[in-house]
Amino acid sequence: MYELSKQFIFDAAHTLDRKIETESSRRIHGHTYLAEVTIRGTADPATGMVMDVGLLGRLLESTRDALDHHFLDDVPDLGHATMENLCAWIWRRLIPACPALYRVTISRASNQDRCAYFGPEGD
Ligand SMILES: Nc1nc2c(c(=O)[nH]1)N=C([C@H](O)[C@H](O)COP(=O)(O)OP(=O)(O)OP(=O)(O)O)CN2
Ligand SMILES: [Zn+2]
Repeated sequence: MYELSKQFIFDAAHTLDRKIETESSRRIHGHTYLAEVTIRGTADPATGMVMDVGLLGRLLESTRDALDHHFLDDVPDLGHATMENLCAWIWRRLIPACPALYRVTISRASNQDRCAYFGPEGD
């Protein structure tokens, strides 16, 4: 069994309602996000690949374009612009074309935050 991952970086702005740092979180501010998408599977003996990582990269291009330099509060179907919802949103976009999807993570190097999502039925 293999895990095959591809990462992409995007910069985006958002606001957030929270109980601490309330005022600064409600102001529009931005983060640099690192997204990592991981698929899990066996390698096809004919190709030696779980999936062509270049194909995975192509699937990620439109997802990155939909987030990079966007105001996340306005991204359709995202909900509150949290790392959790970003993971789930990316999952929902990719799962139809990528049924072997195993994990989506979002992290922010600026403050070492990281969130991993294993799908609606993952553990
Ligand atoms: N469970 C979650 N908690 C928080 C999230 C989240 O996505 N999931 N997001 C935030 C905010 O994005 C907040 O802006 C991050 O702020 P904070 O953790 O206080 O870190 P910094 O303000 O220092 O972040 P910088 O990127 O360094 O500006 C809060 N909680
Ligand atoms: Zn923030």
